[in-house]
Parts: sequence; C-alpha cells; structure tokens
Amino acid sequence: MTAHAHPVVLGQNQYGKAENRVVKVTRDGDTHRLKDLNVSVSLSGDMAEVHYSGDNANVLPTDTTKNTVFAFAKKHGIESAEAFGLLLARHFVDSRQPIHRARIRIEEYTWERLEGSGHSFARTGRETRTAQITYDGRAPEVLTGLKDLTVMNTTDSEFWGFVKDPYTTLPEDRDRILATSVSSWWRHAWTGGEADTPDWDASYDGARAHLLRAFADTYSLSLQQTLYAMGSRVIENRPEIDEIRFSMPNKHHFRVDLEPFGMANEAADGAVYLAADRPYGLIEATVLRAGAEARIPVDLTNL
Ligand SMILES: O=c1[nH]c(=O)c2[nH]c(=O)[nH]c2[nH]1
Repeated sequence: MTAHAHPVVLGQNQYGKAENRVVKVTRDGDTHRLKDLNVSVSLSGDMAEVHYSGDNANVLPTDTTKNTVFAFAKKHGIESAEAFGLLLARHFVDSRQPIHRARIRIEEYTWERLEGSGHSFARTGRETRTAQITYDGRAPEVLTGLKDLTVMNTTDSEFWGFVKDPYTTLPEDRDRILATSVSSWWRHAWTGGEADTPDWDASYDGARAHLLRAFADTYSLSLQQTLYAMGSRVIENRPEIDEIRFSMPNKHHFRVDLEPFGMANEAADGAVYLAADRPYGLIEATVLRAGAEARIPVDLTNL
C-alpha cells in the first residue's frame, strides 16, 4: 500500500525502548564504582511501511535497542551519560541504513559509597542529572541538564512594584523566602569533533556550580531576575555552553498570621512560614550567548 492511495499520511514518528534501567559496576580491587542510568532510545528514519502495511523489514526491534544499551554498558563502560549516549546514537544511525536519526535521553541517579566500605552505597539526595543526545549522521547535538535541584534563600528576596488590578491581593514583600526546584537544560556548542570533545563531567560540575552560585549571590527582586542571573553566569563562564533553559516553580512560602495568638511574625525576627505546594508560580526562560541559535525545545524542561 502506498501513502498516495489515501487522503491520510503518516507524520513524524519515532520508536525505541524507553527507560532502560542500567546499572554498571566497575571494580577496582575491593573499591567499586557505580553508574545508575535510565536510558530511553528513540529512533526514526524510513519507517513509513511498517505504519502503512506492517512490513517490518526496516524495523530494528525495540527489544534489540534495549539489548544494545546493556551490551554497550559492558563493552564500553559508562564514562558519562553524554559519552554513553553518543556511542549509542552513533551506533544506531551508522550501522542501520533505514535509521536516520537517534535520540537518546538519559537520567542519572547518583550514589555515594558509604564510609568504611568499598561496595556499600546510599542514593544521594542530589538532583537528577539528565542528557539528551541526538544524531542524524552529521553533527551530534548534546543537551545536558538537571532536575529536582531544590534550593532556598531565606532572605535577600523581595517582590514589589508589580501590576495591580482589581483582582490583585498579593501584598508587596520586602523580605521573603525564595525557593525553587530547578529544572534546566543547556546546549553544548560542540558539533562532534573528536579533538574538542568536552569533558562532560567537568562541564556538568562547572555549570551546576555557577548556577547555584548565582542563585546564592543574587539579591532578588523577582524569580525571573534570579533565573536570568543564573543563566547568564553559566553562559559567561562556560564557553562550551551556548544556550541554557530553565523551568523554575516559585515554591511559595507564606508568612503565617500569628496575630490572633498575640505573636508578631516578622521576617527580621526569624519567622514561621507555610510552605504551600500548589498552586505555584512557574517561571521559564532561555538565556543565550548573543548570536547563538535558540534550539532547546520550549517544553523539554519539564520532562
Ligand atoms: O518572583 C516572582 N515573580 C512573579 O512573577 C510573581 N508573581 C507572584 O505572585 N509572585 C511572584 N514572584
């Protein structure tokens, strides 16, 4: 059956095995190291026929993509999420003619070795590190990110001077808590050259440190301003990064009215707050090196 026989045609399509939970142990004598990833493979290419007629001739089974993830972890080890994703993406596109594009998404969970043991670990309370590698046979694109990085400033945050309309009840605040859970993706300028491959772990640690430093150092008049300061600090200090996008919920902390109990509850004296979980303000923006192309999808940040 051909597409032209119908007034309906197939649009964008992709397939693969999602959420392969792969744990790789590396032994150095009695001292072990652990990489714990959640790897999702998504392939696209000449796949019209399988949709139109069920002809599987071009279909590398999703089961095979799963097996490849585990076999590659053993064969090549897992140096970093980005390096592992690049190996996989290149493998699928370069070894299978009908596959034109591979997108590998990876979440990494971090474990810490327990003191006094070479092989006992505890999951850290840290954020989840993320990576997305796309490869179309030409230049790979590497996005790195993080999610669930929860941070709070207990002062140095104000919010006032905003628009007031008949529905506005929010009081102006000269000393509030600013808390958020940072989700972010950043795009590496790198386009695949062997010689100038970034040190992915150093780049991640650097970007993370800069955005946290900016969160801490910015005297904030709005979460929007803080977001921009975080992004611009990363762009200014990490030449390998051209674009960074944030999705940041404003985790509201309301000063509780304790007047009914005869108690003042002022920020300056150390206040009691109600941590509200919802609704929350949601502040999202991209920060770019001037002249760089905005390529991080708007809705990627909340995955
Ligand atoms: O930092 C903030 N930005 C806003 O846009 C906003 N809106 C709001 O109600 N509180 C806040 N805080």
